[in-house]
Parts: sequence; structure tokens; C-alpha cells
Amino acid sequence: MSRLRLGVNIDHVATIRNARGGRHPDPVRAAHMAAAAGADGITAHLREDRRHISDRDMERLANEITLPLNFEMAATEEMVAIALRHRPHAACIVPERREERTTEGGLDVAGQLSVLKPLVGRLVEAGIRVSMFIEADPRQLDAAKAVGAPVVELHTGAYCDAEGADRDRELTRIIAAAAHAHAIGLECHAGHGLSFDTVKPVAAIPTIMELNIGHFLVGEAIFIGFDASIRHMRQLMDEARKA
Ligand SMILES: CC(=O)[C@@H](O)[C@H](O)COP(=O)(O)O
Ligand SMILES: NCC(=O)COP(=O)(O)O
Repeated sequence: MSRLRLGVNIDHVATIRNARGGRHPDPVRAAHMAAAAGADGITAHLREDRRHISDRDMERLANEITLPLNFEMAATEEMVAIALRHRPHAACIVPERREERTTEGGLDVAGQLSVLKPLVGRLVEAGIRVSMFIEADPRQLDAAKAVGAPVVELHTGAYCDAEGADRDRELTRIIAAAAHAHAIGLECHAGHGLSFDTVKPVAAIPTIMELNIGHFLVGEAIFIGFDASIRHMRQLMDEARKA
């Protein structure tokens, strides 16, 4: 089975920094530490409201890190211009609402094909690997294919937030969606809310190629350190893949 990549999202290192408006902790330093701990990529979400990652953070990440950079962005002209300026390895198109505490759901690609198709085309033409951050829904998968995105990232928040039979139901949806993505020629990733307790069933899905994980890793770093947090997540992912 292919190696499952770990993208470490460093948004919430910036959240802690922004709490005092200073320069510590530095998200770019965290990215370098993640690389040393075995991360396969760095993910950062430049939100419209800049609540965590700043424009300067994104510029430094694009220029200073050696790992592939996955730039999470809303489908806006502002973010397309920034992506085209920095030319990250990848861009993940995510929904944004100012009043949301976190990314609450997947992007409604099916409902905005005519807007997203040219936007995706511009990023793909610039050599950026575009993914669509969507719910585990075949309709959204087909729409991602229709707009020309080669990759989808399945939102795992509902799975992580659920318990018991509800969590099992959400996992079944993710498994089916990952199979459908593969069947229609999309590379499948997953992320949002994943933790030590929830990662293994998702990591065990053979057609998922990459997990993007951040909030839990940064939070757990308070207790065991960032390096140990990432290495343990990597170990759990590898165990799941070998099972
Ligand atoms: C798109 C996604 O799931 C993550 O990047 C998430 O957006 C983390 O950032 P927030 O906690 O600001 O939503
Ligand atoms: N796209 C998901 C991501 O980058 C990390 O989400 P989270 O682990 O911070 O919830």
C-alpha cells in the first residue's frame, strides 16, 4: 500500500502568536520543526480575516521552507492573486465565513461550477496542484472533477465530532467517498479535526494519499512537544497502513 503523506497545518501556531500580537511562536520555525519530525508537507490557511496565518507568514513559508507548501485559500480573486504570486506546490480551495469558529463544512463545488472552473484553471495553469475541500459526497466529488481539480480533500470534521454509531456512519461515508474519488481519477486527501484517537480508521483507507492535521498537533505539543506530537501521529498513521 502506498505511503500515506502527513501535511502538518501550522495555522494555530500563528493563533498563539497573534494572542499577544508579537512574533513568538514563529509558524515558519514550526514548519522547519515539522520537517525535522518527518512531515511530508506544510499546510497553512490564509484566511480572509487573517485570524491566524498572515500574508507575511505565507510569503516566508513560500520562500523559506523546503517541504511542499499547501496553501489553503478561499475562492476569491484576492487569494488567487496571492497564490499566483507565491506559486506554492499546492492550493486547497476551502469555504470561509467570517463568523465561523473553524471550517464548518466542505466547499459547495456543485453549486458554483461556473465560478470555480476558471479559477481552478488559472491555478492549474500556473503549475499549482489544486484540491477542493469538500464533504464526503459523490455529488461534490463529481463536481470537483468537472471543475478540473486533480485532488479532493475530504472534510473529516463530522466524523471526528461524532460518537458511536454516528461516527461509524460518518466513517462509512468517508470510505465510500475515497473509493469514488479513486474510481473517477481524483487523488484523495482528508483532514480537519483529526487526533490520535480518530486518525487510524481514516489512515487505513487505502485510496487516501494524504492527511492534513494541525489543530490537534499544536495543542498536544503543549503537553509532549511539537516533535513528539508529529512523530506519534506519524507512527499511528504507519500502524494503520500496516494493519
Ligand atoms: C480547512 C481546514 O480544515 C483547516 O485548515 C482549518 O481551516 C484550520 O483552520 P481553522 O481552525 O481556522 O478553520
Ligand atoms: N485541511 C485540514 C487541515 O489542514 C488541518 O485541519 P485541523 O487538523 O487543524 O483541524
